[in-house]
Amino acid sequence: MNIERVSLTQLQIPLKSRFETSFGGVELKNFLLVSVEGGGKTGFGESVAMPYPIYNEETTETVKYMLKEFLIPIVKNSAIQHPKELLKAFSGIRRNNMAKSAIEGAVWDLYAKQKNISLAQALGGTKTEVEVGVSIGIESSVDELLRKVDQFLTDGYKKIKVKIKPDWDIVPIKAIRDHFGDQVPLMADANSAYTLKDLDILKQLDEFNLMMIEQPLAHDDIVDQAILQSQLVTPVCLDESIHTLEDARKALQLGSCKIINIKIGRVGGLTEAIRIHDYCSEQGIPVWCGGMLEAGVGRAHNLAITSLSNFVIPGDTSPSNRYWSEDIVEPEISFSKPGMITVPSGPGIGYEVMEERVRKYAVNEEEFVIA
Ligand SMILES: O=C(O)CCC(=O)C1=CC=C[C@@H](O)[C@@H]1C(=O)O
Ligand SMILES: [Mg+2]
Repeated sequence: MNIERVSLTQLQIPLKSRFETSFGGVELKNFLLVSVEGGGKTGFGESVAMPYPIYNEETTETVKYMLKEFLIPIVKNSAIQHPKELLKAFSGIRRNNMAKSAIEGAVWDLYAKQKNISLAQALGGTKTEVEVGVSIGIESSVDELLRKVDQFLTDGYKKIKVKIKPDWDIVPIKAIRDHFGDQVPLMADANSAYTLKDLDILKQLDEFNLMMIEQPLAHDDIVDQAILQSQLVTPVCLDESIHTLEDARKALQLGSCKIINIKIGRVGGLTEAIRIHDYCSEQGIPVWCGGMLEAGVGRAHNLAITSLSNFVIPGDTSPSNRYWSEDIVEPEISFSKPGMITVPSGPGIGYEVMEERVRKYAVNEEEFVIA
């Protein structure tokens, strides 16, 4: 592959409103945009690390450091022919998956653009449109939560995911079921807020016919989660606990979950995401694409991976206007019809990155010459 130059641009874009989870809130998206140039084309990737190590151990600054000190030099020295080769090229570096994913994604986009095919096609995607769900943070009151659910259902979202934590679990879930009935596709995400001591509460959630409960127990656990799954009717879905195909294999072997949320950044990039997807498909385990409050570039990558056939549950791939007053891509990502987004068919991610908007939100930029 022809790779001539890499740039890292740090952007700060305010969210439309604060997003609250069991581990804290986000108001400002502070992230890195990676661009990789070669042969007159530019590929883009987005780092999904948060500014603080609250979702996982990575941060915007650790991603920048890993890219500068280790990953960009590896790209420079490995003369890869295909983006898939980066998984092996990066394998000597432990973890730091969001850093790996940010540049790997940009190289995949560049590859697809150089071949003049869509990123979805390059990844082996088959769907032309995808079903979209929405993730709702921990709200200030039950009334506010119900108001939001009502709005998102009216918009056509195909899955409602509600963040829960101890003392904000049965009450909000029951309120949604009482108000909107049993047919609403509803799930809860605990972001690791519980332990097996909370078994009684978690078992009570079985009453509400949830599609799944996401990451109920510790971010680094698959053993207790297997005990929990054996006691619950509701499927457990793992998010934070799965970083690799091997993690997925072990979790499924132990019975720790029945569904996996694949986040490209968490698993170190698109190549590993495809491997996990394919393995789950063989095992009859459904997957869906989680979100990390991405701006347009990350969102476009999520749409491309969701076009693979075993992404059978609506993902957290909401349109740009869920979080942004102004996205950095054109056209803005939007519903093609209620609750559906068309997978772009143009080259690469299929959205144009708007240079002047990147400039508007950029706080710093660095360039690296590769060849
Ligand atoms: O991008 C989205 O819409 C999903 C938002 C969301 O649920 C999450 C974003 C970032 C970290 C977590 O809180 C989380 C999740 O765990 O899935
Ligand atoms: Mg989650």
